[in-house]
Amino acid sequence: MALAGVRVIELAGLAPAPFCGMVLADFGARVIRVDRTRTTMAMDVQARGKLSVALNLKKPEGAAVLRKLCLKSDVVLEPFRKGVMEKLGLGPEELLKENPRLIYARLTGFGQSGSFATAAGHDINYLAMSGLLSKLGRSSENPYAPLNLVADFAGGGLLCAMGIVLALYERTRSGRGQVIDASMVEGAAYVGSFIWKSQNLGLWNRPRGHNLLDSGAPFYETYETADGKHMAVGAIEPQFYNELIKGLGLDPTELPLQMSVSDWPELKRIFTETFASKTQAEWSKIFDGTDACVTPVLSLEEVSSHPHNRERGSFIKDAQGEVSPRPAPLLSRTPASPSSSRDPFIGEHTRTVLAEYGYSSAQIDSLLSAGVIECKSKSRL
Ligand SMILES: C[C@H](CCC[C@@H](C)[C@H]1CC[C@H]2[C@@H]3[C@H](O)C[C@@H]4C[C@H](O)CC[C@]4(C)[C@H]3C[C@H](O)[C@]12C)C(=O)SCCNC(=O)CCNC(=O)[C@H](O)C(C)(C)COP(=O)(O)OP(=O)(O)OC[C@H]1O[C@@H](n2cnc3c(N)ncnc32)[C@H](O)[C@@H]1OP(=O)(O)O
Repeated sequence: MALAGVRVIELAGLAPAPFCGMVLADFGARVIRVDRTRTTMAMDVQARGKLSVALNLKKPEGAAVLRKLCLKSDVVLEPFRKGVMEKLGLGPEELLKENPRLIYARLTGFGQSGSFATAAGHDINYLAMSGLLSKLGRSSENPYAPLNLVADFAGGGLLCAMGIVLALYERTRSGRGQVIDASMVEGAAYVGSFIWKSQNLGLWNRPRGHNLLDSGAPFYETYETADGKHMAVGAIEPQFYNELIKGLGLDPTELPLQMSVSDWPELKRIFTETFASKTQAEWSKIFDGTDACVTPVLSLEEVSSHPHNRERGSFIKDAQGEVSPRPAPLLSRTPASPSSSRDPFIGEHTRTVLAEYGYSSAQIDSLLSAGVIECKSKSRL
């Protein structure tokens, strides 16, 4: 796999960093997640392919163990507030001095500088600070955050993974590591660059919820079907819009013009009424295979059995029977190969990993009895 041989130390955090670690593991990196001791349940539900070491970083011996792990690793990924790692004596200054090839990824909400740098926050806060949240949501409602997808995952974990891969690639020339300051505010905004860059196209000059792509346009919208499901319509271009009208069985001569913005509410009313007359399966039969840009809104339970997704194997089932998306993108020669084993228990691999990184059995036992590490297994939970 593309990242085979890359060794990552992921410090356990909430959603974004675990996603970043999972992406790296899916594409072949060896990801060792460092969990807190005296913790029963892992917060990481994106743990496939990872190993778990339970280590108390607040004990000096624990910090020393982490330094030793980073000495022989390529990447350290930390998900904490600015300054936390420095307080532990594990900041970039220390770790890069000991291992100049180390890539030190810092995934935060607000970045390593600025007045908000030490403030707590979650996806919705970062999305709000990015400017994008002001553009999201229907006109009759408050701005709406699409789950925690944009800041946590797209602008956070995924861009952080990209930063790590960029730094690994650069290191092949320079031989040197560097610090990645991954701010979710900036990552979300960067993912949304199109919104800034298209300001002069007239795409966003009406109030939120009245524009082409933000639920204003009737031909870029979702509609309820007779059986309470929904269809998604994205027929923007005239040739696709004509296919939509044809599939709906409407007479274009009796409709307002597609781009007559003042008629969009009336057009949306007509589409709403029409889509309500048939079931989702009936509309799919009409639109599947056409260029009308109309697709069924599938549930998480339905996606893997939809013919298109099934033919591609877009969703995978692990050894526990859990369905989830397969890694993307699909590389032709070195595709990802996500682990199908169960997620690790906290501390499950402490002994194995420490031995691999040069600790003797006696040293491990001593760290264990001092409460610096924990070695757990299923049988002892
Ligand atoms: C929208 C998302 C949030 C999604 C949250 C979901 C993932 C979770 C929501 C509900 C959870 C489930 C529920 O609680 C029920 C179960 C409970 C069970 O215990 C676990 C399983 C559950 C199913 C549980 C599972 C999941 O957790 C849920 C579903 C987001 O937006 S997430 C993005 C958040 N923001 C960031 O990541 C930006 C950067 N980070 C931060 O800004 C801060 O970390 C943050 C997030 C504000 C938290 O601040 P906090 O004060 O708590 O921490 P820090 O200031 O970062 O300091 C960390 C301290 O911890 C010490 N430490 C770390 N590792 C170790 C170690 N190995 N040993 C010892 N000590 C350690 C570190 O030294 C720091 O100590 P100090 O504070 O003293 O310096």
